[in-house]
Amino acid sequence: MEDERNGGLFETEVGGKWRRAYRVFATTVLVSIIWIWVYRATQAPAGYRRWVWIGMFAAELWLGLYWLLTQSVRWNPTYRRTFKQRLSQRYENELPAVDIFVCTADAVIEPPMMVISTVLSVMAYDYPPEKLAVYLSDDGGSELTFYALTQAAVFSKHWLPYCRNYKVEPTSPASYFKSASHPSDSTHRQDFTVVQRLFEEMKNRIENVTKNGRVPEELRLEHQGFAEWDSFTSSRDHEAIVQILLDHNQDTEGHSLPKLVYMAREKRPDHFHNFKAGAMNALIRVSSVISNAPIILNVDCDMYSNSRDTVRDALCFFMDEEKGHEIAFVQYPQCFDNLTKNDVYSGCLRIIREVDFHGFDGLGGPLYVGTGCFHRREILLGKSFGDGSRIDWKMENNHKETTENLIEKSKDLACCTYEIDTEWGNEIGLKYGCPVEDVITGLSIHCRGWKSVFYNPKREAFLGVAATTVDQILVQHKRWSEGDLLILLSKYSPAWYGIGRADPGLLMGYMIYCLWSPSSLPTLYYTIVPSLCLVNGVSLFPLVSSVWFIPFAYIIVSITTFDYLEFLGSGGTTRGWWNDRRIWLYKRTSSYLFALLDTILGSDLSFVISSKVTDNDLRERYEKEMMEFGGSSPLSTMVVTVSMVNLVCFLGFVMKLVSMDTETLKAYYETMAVHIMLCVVFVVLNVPLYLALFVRTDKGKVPSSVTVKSVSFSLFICTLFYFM
Ligand SMILES: O=c1ccn([C@@H]2O[C@H](COP(=O)(O)OP(=O)(O)O[C@H]3O[C@H](CO)[C@@H](O)[C@H](O)[C@H]3O)[C@@H](O)[C@H]2O)c(=O)[nH]1
Ligand SMILES: [Mn+2]
Repeated sequence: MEDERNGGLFETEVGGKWRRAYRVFATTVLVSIIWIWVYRATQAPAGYRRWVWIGMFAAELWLGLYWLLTQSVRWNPTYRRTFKQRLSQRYENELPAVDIFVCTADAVIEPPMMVISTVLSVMAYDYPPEKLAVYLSDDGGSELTFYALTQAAVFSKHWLPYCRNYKVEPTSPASYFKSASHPSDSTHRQDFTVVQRLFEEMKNRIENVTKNGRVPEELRLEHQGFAEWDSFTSSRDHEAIVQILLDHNQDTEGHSLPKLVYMAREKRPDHFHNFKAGAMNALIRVSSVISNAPIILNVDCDMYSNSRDTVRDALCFFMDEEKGHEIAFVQYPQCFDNLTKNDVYSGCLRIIREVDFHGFDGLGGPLYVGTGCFHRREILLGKSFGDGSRIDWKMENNHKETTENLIEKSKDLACCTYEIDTEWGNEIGLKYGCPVEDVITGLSIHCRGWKSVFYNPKREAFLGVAATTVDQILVQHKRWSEGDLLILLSKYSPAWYGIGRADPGLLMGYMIYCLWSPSSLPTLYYTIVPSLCLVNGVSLFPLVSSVWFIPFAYIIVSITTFDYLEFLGSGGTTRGWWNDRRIWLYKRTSSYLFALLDTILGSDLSFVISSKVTDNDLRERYEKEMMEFGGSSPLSTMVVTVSMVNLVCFLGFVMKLVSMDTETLKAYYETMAVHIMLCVVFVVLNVPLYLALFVRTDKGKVPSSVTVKSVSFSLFICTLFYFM
């Protein structure tokens, strides 16, 4: 039994049952890594092989040190549990207000119907609605999205009571009606039918309008807010729009509804808008005059709420009497509702969620990763940890003004000149200048002395849309790895700025992500050079019979086994692990490499928004777990080229094999075992890609332009190396 009167609002468990055993294992791996370094340092051959050898040494040095960094998050895994009973017993009447920000930016790849389902889902939390305010920031400035939101405002009057009465989960109507079966209880069934009909009608209206691409005149008359679009030129050139759609109006049962606000900040072609960070900062300001809640939750427009308890869970951390005052933000994991069983694109981020972030939590707290994160408003505004860090939960909003005044004021706060000559984007609010505004902002908060908490409840708190093509996943990871590398080079670098300001273990953890992109080089070297050497018989590894072989064999076997077990232990499947390894390779040799090049060349900051729509044709293949290679970006060309180099080397090796007698074969194996293994593994890993290159005929196959380029590149590389 929970003792409700005593004890904290949350509990922390450090360790996990395997921690001791893991530490012993990690030590053996470290010994082997050093052993390999010694081998490289002392056994270098002469001649041109020396250079190839030095390359191997450099790669192994890097990968070994990188492995050391990854130990930080495996050292002290930490798990949290909350006591919502206690929260409500002690504080039910003093619960703080919460502002919820939903961000959208493009009505085409983020369909309005999806956006409002997310909005409705977060309106329906099990939380006093008069304390909730939901803001939709629309960087697309789309009247289609606005129209959808007006419809959602009306529908919420039915949806929220329904969710409350039947404790519905998930509270996203789109997701609920997709999977819910007709309830057996008869009143519930009646209500279900009514609400479902209202939902379908709304959906039809919205989808019709979206399909036509404009809101018809007669519908525009339904809401005076459409007048804002009269002066509208384009999504990149328009005035600030702020509309309060619900001001704690009543639902059909007379209960209050949350506030609901639409905001499209001003956009002008000659003002850089700083992507999501800019939107968040405008939201922070606009909400400060409208509701000014001390707690802020932010979600991306696809990340609907899947659990009614999330707000209360988060508050258990912030309001804990003993530790609450040190916690700046509570991050929930990013989970997805469109994953297939074996997760072909490894979109689930399984190890990040089940291993890395629990590790971070033991070191001072997880990174801020954008969506699914609760913040304390004053800390986002730049407050440092110190004496005054006990929070004033009643932080009243003293703007008792008319709605017109409020809206005028808000528009000023959302105009693009507002931030000129201010500290916004620098000392105040989310940081600018980095494609991962979230991570850099979280880091600066950690460096100001705050902690954060990772809460990973059994029932996922938020569910979003994961990538469904190779190109999408590569582009997303390019943005992430480029952003993380920029953090390393930024003012807030964990490699220098952070030292002395944050826990060294935590900084090591940050470094894992910051070094994603440079890690592409050693990985690329390892994926192609040993395979190339296989053909001309140049050995870069010790003889199978020598003692030097031991650390290589040990590392290969033990790390692979460990990786596999860790993946299964985190809830993955065997094929899921294999898919994860493939995507790992693709990200490392392509996304991360291009991120590195872009950073070195200093390309302009960009933010390619992830598409959240799939057409039926694609969805069918996705559900069959066929990889989608349809793109022709340099990113996928790179992936195909690397896989082709391995295939060509493998074929060259097979041809060589055929002409060998048993004696030569034995000697060859003795010297080339590791090369053979690496090449074979890469080839087997790439089988789905080869099928997409040479066998498949559907739209997901590799486009012929990419095939031509990649095949020629790879033949060129192999020939060049062969004659070297
Ligand atoms: O100019 C922009 C661009 C994007 N967004 C919104 O930002 C969110 C994230 O964009 P998405 O394309 O879905 O990127 P992801 O890679 O899936 O997002 C992760 O990574 C981003 C940083 O790269 C963070 O901003 C996100 O919160 C985090 O979920 C979406 O809601 C967008 O609508 C804006 O509001 N304005
Ligand atoms: Mn996203």
